[in-house]
Amino acid sequence: MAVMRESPLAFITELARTYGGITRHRADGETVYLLNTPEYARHVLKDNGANYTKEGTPDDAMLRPLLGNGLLTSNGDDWARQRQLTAPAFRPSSVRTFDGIVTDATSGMLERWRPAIETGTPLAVDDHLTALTLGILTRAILGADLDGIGEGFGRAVDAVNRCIGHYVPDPDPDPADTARRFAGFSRARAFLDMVTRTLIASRRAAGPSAPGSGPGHAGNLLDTMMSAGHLVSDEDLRDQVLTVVMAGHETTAKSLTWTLHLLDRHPHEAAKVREEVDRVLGGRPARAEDLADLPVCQRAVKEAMRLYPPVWLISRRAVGADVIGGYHVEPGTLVCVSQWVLHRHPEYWDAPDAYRPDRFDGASLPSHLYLPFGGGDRICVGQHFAMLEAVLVLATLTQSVRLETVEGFEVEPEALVTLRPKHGMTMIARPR
Ligand code: HEM
Repeated sequence: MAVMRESPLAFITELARTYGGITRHRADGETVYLLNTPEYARHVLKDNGANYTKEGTPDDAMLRPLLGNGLLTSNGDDWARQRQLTAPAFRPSSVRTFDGIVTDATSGMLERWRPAIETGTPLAVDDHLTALTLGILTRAILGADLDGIGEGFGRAVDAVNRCIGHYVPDPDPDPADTARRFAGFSRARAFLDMVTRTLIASRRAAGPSAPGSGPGHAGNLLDTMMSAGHLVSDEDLRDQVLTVVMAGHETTAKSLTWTLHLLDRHPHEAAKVREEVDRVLGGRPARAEDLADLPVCQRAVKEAMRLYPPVWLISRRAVGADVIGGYHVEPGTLVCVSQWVLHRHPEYWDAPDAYRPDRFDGASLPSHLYLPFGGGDRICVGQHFAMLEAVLVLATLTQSVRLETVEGFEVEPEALVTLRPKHGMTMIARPR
């Protein structure tokens, strides 16, 4: 079990390679199935998805104390109602309107980088990207600029990530550290709670004609949900806002961090991205309409999410009995699908560990093999937002700088709630 805690990626890869399409092991006193074929993944996430719940999964235990009963954590009819309510704010046609927010915020970050760019000072790029995606998300989704409280909000989100991102083994090797992180979590939760409640109250006070809620304007989640009227309580809204903020920023930041790192390690691919960005944009800011003309950028991000899926494991519990690959799955059993395993499975991918964005050039993949955004009904509601944001940030950065990993810097994936570089990502931004 120690190897599972210390290197979960190596553990699940070994299980899949040694025992095949479905494996069974014991963890924390219970039986866990790991499904290692696209067919089995599809069965649990889509075809027989109704028989699988998030309730009582380890993710649920980690996230529910903060997120309450929002879209990510709810189940059954309650989830269906919430999904219906939130979906309009995340349609491709809705998220396109956020393009200016993305490119402005990225240009602002480049501006703040200017002294470091001029002096060649290394930057903690992953931290900067996390702050960037958090700022973009709060502005786009809440329709609010958190200017004054933005920094505190960022710190609170970070404290929460530090707590929910770390699994605490039993027995706990460092109870004092756990207690410190939990105290930080409680303070952060109270702060986030206060901020979201204040935003909701001011939105309610401003009424339906609040700036940003008019036709043709970039809509926002808060307005879309509030327009559902009395059906949505402040409690529901708070859960939803925090859910979207927590589910949406760290994941997108990690997809960008890994993309920038891989492009640095593959100069030929980076040159293709630069050529495309220069040719299509000619120095002007990128817009949502450009997305279709930036396939090389899109593929660079997609391939990075194949090799380093920000969400690397999905877990469910069986509601009723099921049979998968000849195994009888009892009600209540924990069943997992790992993007890390499926995305690098040698049976399905040529040179599975190589960064080759062109493999996404028109290729049709087996259903549920490539799952950066999950699958079935519970597929990521923010996927169009995430892709728009990642490609526009990549294009905007590419216009100004070339990011180089610092010589000798060790890059190692660490599987917490998201798959992140264990030592961060320190890079030097060279002017172009
Ligand atoms: C590259 C960025 C992202 C990745 C890799 C990602 C990945 C995922 C995955 C794998 C799931 C499904 C989890 C499961 O089935 O257990 C999911 C669900 C979800 N994501 Fe994302 N996500 C990203 C960006 C976003 C963004 C930008 C938002 C919001 C703005 C968002 C909001 C959500 C929500 C609310 C759910 C729950 C959906 C439901 O259960 O109906 N995500 N995401």
